Amino acid sequence: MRKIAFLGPAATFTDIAVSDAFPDDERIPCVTIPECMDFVLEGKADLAVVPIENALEGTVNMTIDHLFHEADLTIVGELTAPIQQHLLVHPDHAPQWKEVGRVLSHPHAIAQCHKFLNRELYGIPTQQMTSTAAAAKYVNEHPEQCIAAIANSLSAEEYGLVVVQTDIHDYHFNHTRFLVLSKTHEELTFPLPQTGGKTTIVVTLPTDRPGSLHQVLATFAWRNLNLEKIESRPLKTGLGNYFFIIDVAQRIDDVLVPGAFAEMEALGCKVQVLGSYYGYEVGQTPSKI
Ligand SMILES: O=C(O)C(=O)C[C@]1(C(=O)O)C=C[C@@H](O)C=C1
Repeated sequence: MRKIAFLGPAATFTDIAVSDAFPDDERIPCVTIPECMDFVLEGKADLAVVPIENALEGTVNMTIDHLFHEADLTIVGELTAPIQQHLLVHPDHAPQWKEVGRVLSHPHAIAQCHKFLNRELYGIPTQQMTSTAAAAKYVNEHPEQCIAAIANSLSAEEYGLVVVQTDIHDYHFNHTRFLVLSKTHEELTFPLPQTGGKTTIVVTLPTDRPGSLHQVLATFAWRNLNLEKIESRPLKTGLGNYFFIIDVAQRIDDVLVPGAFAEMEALGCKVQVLGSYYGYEVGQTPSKI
């Protein structure tokens, strides 16, 4: 049985993804995303599952930054889950949910529901919590406070709360991608619907040379290699210094992908492979309310 570190407590969206992909393994809840990765580095867990991108809110910067700057781990798989956000309150406060004094959740979940909050709970302060389930747990533990959590229906069940508004995320197509991280390069496969192969690399450009990003992109373009995502993040060495994280829409092959890497290196770029892996869909059965 493997130990899987995830952003806890029980019933986060990450927990749902982990339960689907690793039904027979031990789930180890962590308080933060960096802690999930550190657990693997320190041998307290075999794998970590961490959110990387949400369809409405974009990249989870904390994940990319910790992976690049602090945690020497390999991406061995990807899980994509549908995300349904609901408004949860303690049963004592259900009738007067419109009078809540605060709305608690993970910052990404709050951001996914801005239009709802603006429309239905205008001016009510939000409070960032370490996860959606942590918000639900807090609401459960403070029945004397008229407050609400943004979280999923499993959290409502787990923490004895009432769903007073369903599907409060601002756009219908709400999905989050999670990375499975390991200290080893073991290839992971799951009996789940597959979304395809992928290779994630980090490219650092040679200092301030005109056209270098164009040249990097050209190495993929003329080989007909499709890119799914490119994003820049600060190198944290000074203003204007960035690295690029690039998702190539296929696993490393024998010729084309290594050829693109060699060409980028010849251009003076530093190329690091974060992983070459398969993606899977999880949470396809809509959760009960
Ligand atoms: O708080 C949770 O439930 C999480 O699993 C974290 C997280 C995230 O960081 O993006 C995961 C999925 C949702 O997009 C909202 C929050």
